[in-house]
Amino acid sequence: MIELQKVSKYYGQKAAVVDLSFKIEEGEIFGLIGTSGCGKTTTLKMINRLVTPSSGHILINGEDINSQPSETLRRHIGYVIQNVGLFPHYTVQQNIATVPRLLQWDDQRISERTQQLLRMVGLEPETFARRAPDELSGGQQQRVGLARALAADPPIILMDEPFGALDPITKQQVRGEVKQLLKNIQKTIVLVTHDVGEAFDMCDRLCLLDQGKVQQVGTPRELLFNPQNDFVDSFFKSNRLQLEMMSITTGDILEILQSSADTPRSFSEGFEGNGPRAAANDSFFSVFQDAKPEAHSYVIYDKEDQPVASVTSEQLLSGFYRVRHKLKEKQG
Ligand SMILES: Nc1ncnc2c1ncn2[C@@H]1O[C@H](COP(=O)(O)OP(=O)(O)OP(=O)(O)O)[C@@H](O)[C@H]1O
Repeated sequence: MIELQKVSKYYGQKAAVVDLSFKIEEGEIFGLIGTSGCGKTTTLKMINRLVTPSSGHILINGEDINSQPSETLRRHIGYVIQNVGLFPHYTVQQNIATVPRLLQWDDQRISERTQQLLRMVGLEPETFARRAPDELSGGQQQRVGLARALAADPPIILMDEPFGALDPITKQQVRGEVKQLLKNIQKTIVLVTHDVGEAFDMCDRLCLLDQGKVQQVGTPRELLFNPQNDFVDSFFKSNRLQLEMMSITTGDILEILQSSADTPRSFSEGFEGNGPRAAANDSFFSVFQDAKPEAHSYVIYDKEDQPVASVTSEQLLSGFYRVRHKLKEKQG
């Protein structure tokens, strides 16, 4: 849906990005990651024409982004940045209504949409709609920033370090909520982050940049277990185990356990276990992180939300190591 074709950007003699080519599919969350100064923000800003490429083409749905005025383009692309960039003299409601006003929606429609969005991002309209941005906490401002980006229902949302200014606890909470929200609204999202854990948590695919050049595009798991070069491999070194836990799901673990002698007790055999629930697409990390010390077994649910098997915590842990081993062997 978004396609970059040999896009380069030079500031004077200095290259910010060189020959970028990749496609971002409709409905996916696509992360741009890399070391500081590698060109993430420049790449994002070229998509909504805040920065003009020195060469190359950017297409959205097959059409060159230069084929329409930049204002028209930007109305179809939401933009969320660190520190939000809310207009300080506008109320929360007026901030959210910025693009709908430009689109000349009537007052009734704007008011309904604003209230709907505030509820969607977890802010009660009665309490928050008339406040000024500086009467909100950082996390609340971030939610308003997201509501503003979503206001005119754009198919694409660009997010530049959207959680960067939040403390770790608020960050985790807001990120969890936003992830849930994005799952339900099916947008194409391009997310810039320097937080690799965040990228693994949120993104379907990643593009890892170094010094303005693409090093690898792929799923988090592909980058982790099938790095295309030494840079990609070393980029994940410092938190590799955590990232492996994040990219291996309980479903993967169940599959490997079922194909071994240590088969977990299956619900189809009439066994009904109890214990905390884990969805097949939950990462091992999220299950492990929330694990209660007294939980000896977990009930794994499939995609249709049916319980499939009960797995002991020992089985879960040994299954994780086996999946990891298998993925590494493939790499070798
Ligand atoms: N307006 C500008 N004028 C000159 N150089 C610029 C400009 N904007 C960016 N650059 C340079 O282009 C390169 C890429 O910058 P960019 O902001 O895209 O990197 P980034 O990966 O987003 O970095 P960070 O993670 O530190 O925010 C850097 O070397 C930066 O100094």
